[in-house]
Amino acid sequence: MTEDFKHLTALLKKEKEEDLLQYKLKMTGTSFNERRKRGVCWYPVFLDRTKFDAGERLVVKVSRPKEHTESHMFSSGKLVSVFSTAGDNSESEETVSGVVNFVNKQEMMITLNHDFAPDWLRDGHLGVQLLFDESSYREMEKVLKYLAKVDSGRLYQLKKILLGGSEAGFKNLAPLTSPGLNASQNQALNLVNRAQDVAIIHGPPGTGKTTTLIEAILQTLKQERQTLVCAPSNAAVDLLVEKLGEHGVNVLRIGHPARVTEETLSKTLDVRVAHHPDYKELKNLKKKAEEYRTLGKKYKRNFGHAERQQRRLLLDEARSLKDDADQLSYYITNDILNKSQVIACTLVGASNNVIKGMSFNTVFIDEAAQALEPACWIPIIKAERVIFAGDHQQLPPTIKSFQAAKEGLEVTLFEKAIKNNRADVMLKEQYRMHTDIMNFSSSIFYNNKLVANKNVASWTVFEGDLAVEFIDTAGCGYFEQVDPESKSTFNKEEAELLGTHLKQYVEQIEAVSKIDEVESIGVIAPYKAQTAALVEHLLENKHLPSSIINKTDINTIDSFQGQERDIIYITLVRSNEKGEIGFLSNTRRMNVAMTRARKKLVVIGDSATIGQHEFYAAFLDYVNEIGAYKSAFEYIY
Ligand SMILES: Nc1ncnc2c1ncn2[C@@H]1O[C@H](COP(=O)(O)OP(=O)(O)OP(=O)(O)O)[C@@H](O)[C@H]1O
Repeated sequence: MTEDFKHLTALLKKEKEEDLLQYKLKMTGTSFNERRKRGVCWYPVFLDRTKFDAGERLVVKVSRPKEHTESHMFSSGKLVSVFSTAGDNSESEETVSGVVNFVNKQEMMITLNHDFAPDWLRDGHLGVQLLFDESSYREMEKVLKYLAKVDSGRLYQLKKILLGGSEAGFKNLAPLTSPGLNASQNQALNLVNRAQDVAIIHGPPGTGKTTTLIEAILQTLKQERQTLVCAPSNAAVDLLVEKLGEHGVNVLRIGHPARVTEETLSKTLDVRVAHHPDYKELKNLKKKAEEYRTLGKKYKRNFGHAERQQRRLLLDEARSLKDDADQLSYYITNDILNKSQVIACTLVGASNNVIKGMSFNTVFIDEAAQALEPACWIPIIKAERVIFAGDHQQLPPTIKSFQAAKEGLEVTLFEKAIKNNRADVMLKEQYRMHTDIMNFSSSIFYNNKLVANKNVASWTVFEGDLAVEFIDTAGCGYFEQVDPESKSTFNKEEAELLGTHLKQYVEQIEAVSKIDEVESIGVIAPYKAQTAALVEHLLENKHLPSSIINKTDINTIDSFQGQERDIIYITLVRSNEKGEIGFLSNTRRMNVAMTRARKKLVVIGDSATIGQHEFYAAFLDYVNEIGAYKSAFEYIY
């Protein structure tokens, strides 16, 4: 088993090297202009505003010139440096790091890792660029090193159970029934209740995984004073924090305030400390300590005995006040930690110093199928038992090194735990999709086990409408193209056909006065270049009425994970003579795309190209079987 962790450490090293290499390729030896074009730098930027957030951290708002409109890679939660140049386009020493709070096309809010605004911030010539964030690799490496050495005790047992070698244990308890849950959800709740080591909730799309997990956490809190709840992404953690808050649970969110949603901010340690009854005293102590220190430091080199003594007294007093402040700060933090029923953080966030040394009877890990194994172990080393929730038939973890992925990094601890134990329950009743939308996914990924709840089983946008349509572009000559800059694939004619179909479909819905009942439309493309082509065609060319545009999102598959829309369009893009389908062959990703639709799913693609892959061949059979096949010729002539 030690060897397993050593192998994992080697894979993680490869991944980090690849990540760093990609970063360096974008950053080193390039001018600000080039970096800007690559989307990793904004220069120059203007300082619009500085303020302190609710947790008293310094936040700056910057904007870039109107003519700088290139797409960029900044996003909320990314580590950046704010820098100043001497005006000659060279970087100076003046930099401060921070975390992106919010960013759009022109503006960015950054929470600085600095207590006060440095003077140079006001001098202009500012820029912002992405930094390589090593901290999560460091924490993952640390935990693997630790695990490789553990050869006895509870963690050793858990290692054997999760990775194979020992059986997971379950208590014999009288069954629980939660009235709000359906049969398979209650089964999952009972499994969690009885689990001594591990329980796994497998939640296919729309089956109420989050609902079940929240109920399981609430049940656990009836027996345990405190639990740790984690997920790989900040967004997933915040969703759980929000839902637990709605049930009146006292939740403490550990994590950088810039990385949490506005709603969750009040639950972060920073803000909770700032609202603690003893916080005023803490601030006073810190202020006084600083005053004494400043006074003491005023005495310069040449001074006599009396002054020397005075200086010593002042500095001693400053030190003693600082010690008092540190103690009070420690007390406040502990007081908040003690009163919290749930501590919530990302997997890597579980390495935070604030919860160092703490242990929990139960650790919950949501979206576990999207997490790298090393990251999962960070909270598990604090646990007596672990509850996983996720779906290994949806998006896998993001891995940059192809080699590391293939050599094993892509296999998640969630998958290993399912394989090595009989400790999982699959939720079977889904509350999102029309049966026709559900059935294909159910047959390919879930052994035909999914059933549609009666309220959604036959819903459509209007009476008589088909829930699924496949529009075949074979023979239309719509060939894919590659964007020379981004190397991403797009298919302009297919984007236009999508626009034509959507426009006609909207007219049909309007004709039966059902348009107000359509709340949301999603247009999904597997390639970024195709989303850009769609934005241009559908939105910027005003191809659709604004009432529809306001309800429509266009994006890649990953950004739709966890979400749903009344109507979903998917453009498959690939159309070539060789039958190459690139990462369309990642069928788990396509499972996510197809299962976002509630009432209508329209897939557009070239059957001659995609049909060479068995998954799409099965899809073509399926659409033929349910009478959902149409040719693009119906729309272009
Ligand atoms: N037992 C239930 N009875 C009625 N509605 C339910 C039940 N369980 C879940 N739902 C509803 O189904 C929808 C999906 O639930 P939830 O968000 O918990 O699903 P999920 O499995 O986490 O979804 P995702 O596909 O995003 O992973 C929600 O609208 C929820 O209210």
